[in-house]
Amino acid sequence: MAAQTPTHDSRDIVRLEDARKIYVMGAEEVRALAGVSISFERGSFWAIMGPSGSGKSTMMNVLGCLDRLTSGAYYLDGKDVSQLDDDSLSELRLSYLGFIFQSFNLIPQLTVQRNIELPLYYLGWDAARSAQRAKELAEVVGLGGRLNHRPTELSGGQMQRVAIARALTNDPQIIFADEPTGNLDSATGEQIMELLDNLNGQGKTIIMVTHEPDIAAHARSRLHMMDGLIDRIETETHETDQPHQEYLARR
Ligand SMILES: Nc1ncnc2c1ncn2[C@@H]1O[C@H](COP(=O)(O)OP(=O)(O)OP(=O)(O)O)[C@@H](O)[C@H]1O
Repeated sequence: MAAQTPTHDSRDIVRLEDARKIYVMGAEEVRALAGVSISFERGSFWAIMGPSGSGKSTMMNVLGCLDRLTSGAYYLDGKDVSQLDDDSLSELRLSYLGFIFQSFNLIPQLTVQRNIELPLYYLGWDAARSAQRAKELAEVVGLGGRLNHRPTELSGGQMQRVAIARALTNDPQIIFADEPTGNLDSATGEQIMELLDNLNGQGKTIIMVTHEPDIAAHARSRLHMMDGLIDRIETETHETDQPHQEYLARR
């Protein structure tokens, strides 16, 4: 990775500077991100909100190292990752980031245990150690008794718990959650959010895209997007929110 920037605030785990993502569609340019500058503090919990087409997924994909900016800079834990190639980005995702999706993205042919273990296989862990880790994480998400089940034998909430366990295998610094309760009824969704609340309480940074105000209320900060820009930010007052307040003051 590139050298650390001199202006980096070590509390920031994520920082975008004039981030732009432009899609060229024939003669037309779509500015999915139109110049976004923002920092997220380590251990924070953010909800990214906004109408359809406002740039939420684009923002999430860039922050999750699934896509690259057209211009601007992205500092992940102080290191500029905006120019990294595909292999380096995938290595970063595997070792540093966790992902939870609306559709769970489990492999139907694999048991709960094998689904949870999958990232560890790519990280080169041996079978015994991976199995142990998968068992521990299944316990953490309340699925210790379901290790040999397949996804089709689970409820939606249980499938999302498996996906959360899988996202935790590499002990990620940041968990990205894309509409994590979108396919769940509200009671089950609340249970999943409690799990995310607990993980945030243990120090994990969580960045979540959601349309639902009740779900967004679990986050300590809410970023509203509009036309590829930050429309407004709501943040709960807390002494560690200083950088966000400073950001607001600078706008
Ligand atoms: N691969 C792509 N090629 C061209 N345009 C794209 C591409 N991906 C996104 N866009 C455009 O960029 C803009 C932002 O899209 P994005 O998916 O980030 O919005 P969103 O806020 O996540 O929307 P939704 O809530 O509907 O998922 C939209 O105008 C979209 O049409």
